[in-house]
Amino acid sequence: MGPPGSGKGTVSDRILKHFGLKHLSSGDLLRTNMQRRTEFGLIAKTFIAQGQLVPDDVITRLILQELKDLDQHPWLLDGFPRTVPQAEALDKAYQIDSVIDLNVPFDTIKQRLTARWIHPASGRVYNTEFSPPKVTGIDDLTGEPLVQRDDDKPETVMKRLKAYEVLTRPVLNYYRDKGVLETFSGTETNKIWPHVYAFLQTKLPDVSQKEAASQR
Ligand SMILES: Nc1nc2c(ncn2[C@@H]2O[C@H](COP(=O)(O)OP(=O)(O)O)[C@@H](O)[C@H]2O)c(=O)[nH]1
Ligand SMILES: Nc1ncnc2c1ncn2[C@@H]1O[C@H](COP(=O)(O)OP(=O)(O)O)[C@@H](O)[C@H]1O
Repeated sequence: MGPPGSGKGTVSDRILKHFGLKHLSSGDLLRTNMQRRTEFGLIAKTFIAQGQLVPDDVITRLILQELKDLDQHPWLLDGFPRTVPQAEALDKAYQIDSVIDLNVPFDTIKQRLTARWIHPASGRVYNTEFSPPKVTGIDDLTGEPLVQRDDDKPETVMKRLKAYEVLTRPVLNYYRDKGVLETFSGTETNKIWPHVYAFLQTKLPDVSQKEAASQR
């Protein structure tokens, strides 16, 4: 969990690399559905463009449907749940072991999101300052063009941060009360990551070949 732009996708990538979990990102899933113009995608589009959350029943159905396929593997959810009703629906279906909360100040986030570029087909994320592609505007692996997300416009970012305050912050209390919330605060992913890594090492074996936990 964490506000938009707090580094959920970036930290998720590192977690996958080290701990071999299956990853499900609600944002990536919604963007794939929008590109394919599925029923879910068409509903989601108007909400996302306005910086609003997609209705609980829509996103919950989508996520639970996907999780069925991952049933046999340990998984990492990124961007879901974002409201208390979503958290309650998830609890009915699965037991959540740990919730990682990235607590990054809003001022830091606003700067980051104007510099975010993505490769839509894979969900790969770049940042012109923090993690630039090898060639400006081009995905490292496919050579395809990068795009900026429509909802990363400054006015839409403000709406998303507001939605986070109102609807998502209560989810932190929900998990704190259950005793599974771990909060990591800071302004730089590279400083937050070693703490997340150390925490997860107490729960899961590191299956990566690499020794340096600080490397991407
Ligand atoms: N400047 C800076 N950018 C970062 C840092 N960590 C992540 N980013 C970038 O900030 C943007 C948001 O990160 P992302 O992982 O997509 O956040 P999410 O929206 O929570 O999934 C992306 O462009 C990242 O590359 C950091 O420590 N410093
Ligand atoms: N769990 C969710 N509930 C409702 N809407 C969601 C959820 N996850 C993603 N969305 C929608 O997709 C948009 C993009 O989500 P995401 O890619 O996770 O971006 P970010 O973390 O940068 O806000 C959100 O602004 C919201 O409209």
